[in-house]
Amino acid sequence: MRMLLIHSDYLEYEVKGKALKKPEEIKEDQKIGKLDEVLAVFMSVEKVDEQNPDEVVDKAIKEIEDVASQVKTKNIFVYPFAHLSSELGSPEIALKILKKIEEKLKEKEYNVKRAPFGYYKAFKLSCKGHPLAELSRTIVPGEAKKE
Ligand SMILES: NCC(=O)N[C@H]1[C@@H](O)[C@H](n2cnc3c(N)ncnc32)O[C@@H]1CO
Repeated sequence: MRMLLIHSDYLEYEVKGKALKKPEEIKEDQKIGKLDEVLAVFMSVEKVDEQNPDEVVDKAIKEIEDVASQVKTKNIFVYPFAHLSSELGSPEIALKILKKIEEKLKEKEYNVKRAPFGYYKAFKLSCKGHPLAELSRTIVPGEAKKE
């Protein structure tokens, strides 16, 4: 999994259209979303993650918690973003992984929003520009077999 983490004054999105034949089903009120004072986490789930999705979820949570505590925010935006890797995992598994990340962060008392999966979305972001405001992380399952 590839993650781009941006500490931002806000992130707002608006769904513009379907990017998959069968995108995630969403309610009307999910077509736009916004969080202020947020750690936006753009995530590309990769093929290698399919070897151990649960481990990837746990590793991603650890990285997100680490950065969130350093930038002192409890607001997290989980954002599916298929542009950080040329080895994308299947949409089915990617959605499962992102939903699990959202669920586990909520269990840990974070204020979490997840942008809809499988759509083209307009978004606005206001990066804070401090030294930890732009970070990237790469996560692979421990026993990832080298192809
Ligand atoms: N910017 C708009 C967009 O990226 N849209 C993407 C994601 O929402 C989602 N998606 C599909 N596969 C993946 C994956 N492996 N990891 C993350 N998201 C995925 O499906 C859309 C088309 O690829």
